[in-house]
Amino acid sequence: MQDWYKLAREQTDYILEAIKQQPFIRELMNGTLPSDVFQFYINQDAMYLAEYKKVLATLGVKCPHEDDTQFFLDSATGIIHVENALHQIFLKDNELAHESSPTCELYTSYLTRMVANRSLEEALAAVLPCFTIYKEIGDYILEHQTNKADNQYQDWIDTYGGEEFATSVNNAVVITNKYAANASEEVLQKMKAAFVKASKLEWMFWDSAYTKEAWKI
Ligand SMILES: Cc1ncc(CN)c(N)n1
Repeated sequence: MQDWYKLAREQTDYILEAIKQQPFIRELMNGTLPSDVFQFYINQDAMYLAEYKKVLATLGVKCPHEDDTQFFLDSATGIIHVENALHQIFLKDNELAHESSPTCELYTSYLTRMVANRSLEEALAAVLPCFTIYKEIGDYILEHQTNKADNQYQDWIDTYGGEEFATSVNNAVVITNKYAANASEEVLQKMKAAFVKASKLEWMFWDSAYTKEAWKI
């Protein structure tokens, strides 16, 4: 298995293309996304990241190589630090909601379960779309938008399209490829399933923000 991510990326291209077509992404790119929808998203994302930070720290501790441990622990503090700063800009004086949406709950519970109960390789694959999909969407928007000077969401776009995030994403891919290179066929199948599911959950997260998803009862 030379480059596991390249293959996983190809096999999930349809999900990435579907994300690019989501109204949330199109309106974010145009700057026309209603601010209540964006607020809902930022609120849910703050709750998502509070759990994701623990997932990354646990994953780091599971890695046998200390450089990999260091990377995930740095990501847990560093990336989350940057994203919290973003939330400060966009949340402003608004109250933080305290109840996770069903999709937010599903995604964080899924990642927590993968890291707690599954192999290191599967957990790495489950966590990776959170890095790679945001990078691809950030780059896509930067490349296609025509309103950089006056898009109210530009700080968000620049965070994920920027160089700093690219370095971090690249490290996560390199680490995942390294463990995949020694994985059995059975583990590789499970890694693929985890990467696909987490990619679908990324699609669902934006969809649930756009509809301001509520609990049915
Ligand atoms: C749901 C979600 N997925 C990914 C990211 C980018 N780390 C994020 N902020 N939120």
